[in-house]
Amino acid sequence: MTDHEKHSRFSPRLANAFVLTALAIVSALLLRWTAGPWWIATPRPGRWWAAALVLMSYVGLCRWSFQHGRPKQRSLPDAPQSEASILVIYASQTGVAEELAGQTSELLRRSGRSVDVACIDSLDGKRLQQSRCALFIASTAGEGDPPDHAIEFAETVMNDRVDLATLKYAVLALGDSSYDEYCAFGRRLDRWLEANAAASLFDRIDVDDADPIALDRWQSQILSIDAPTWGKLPTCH
Ligand SMILES: Cc1cc2nc3c(=O)[nH]c(=O)nc-3n(C[C@H](O)[C@H](O)[C@H](O)COP(=O)(O)O)c2cc1C
Repeated sequence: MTDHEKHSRFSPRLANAFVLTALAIVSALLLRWTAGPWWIATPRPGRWWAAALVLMSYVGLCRWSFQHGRPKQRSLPDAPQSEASILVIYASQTGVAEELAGQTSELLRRSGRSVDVACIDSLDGKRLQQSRCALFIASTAGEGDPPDHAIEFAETVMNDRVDLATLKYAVLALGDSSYDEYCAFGRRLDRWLEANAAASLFDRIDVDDADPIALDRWQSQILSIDAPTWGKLPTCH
């Protein structure tokens, strides 16, 4: 049974049972009319009217059951995060960024902030527009490429213009300076956010091969994020 069926006053099952019962009653009544020997003849006008009445009642019942029994269109939960919560977003190839996202959210929660963690491939422009504060933790894979699960986001959302004027953000870019395209995806993400009018909370932090100094900087920066920084922004409808 779906959630809708559990909570609806008129479940489809109830409506079907009602229609079937009504049909059974009508059939029983009609059976009484054909009690004598069967004859093939044009029904008398009264029978036509009775049949029309039964048909119309059935159509009415179907309409009623369709209107009350069908699940209502449920809109997707666009912005599960509350106005004042921080959205921690990760893009990770081998798990480091994902782990850091978990640690970041834990740290923020322990300091009393409300946090949601999301994988970058679960986001779209609309969800970002509805967020007030987003922390991106993004690694670079291949030769300056996004992690595999972030490719679609990079190719669709990041190729679009999205008005992010109400979003405050920060980027932690993971990489390794031995690669030509150092922290390329995190940098590209940072440029895209800026180009779409999002306001950075602090400068992007590039992490070279899990550099602990850079990670400490990230930790102290995120702990200095103050809810009123984004709480006063206008509500997005
Ligand atoms: C196959 C491979 C390709 C990589 N390519 C790059 C790159 O082009 N630029 C870069 O800065 N770092 C690169 N890195 C380093 C990763 O970004 C870095 O190790 C990061 O911490 C991995 O985070 P993740 O586990 O969340 O993906 C590469 C690492 C691997 C294993």
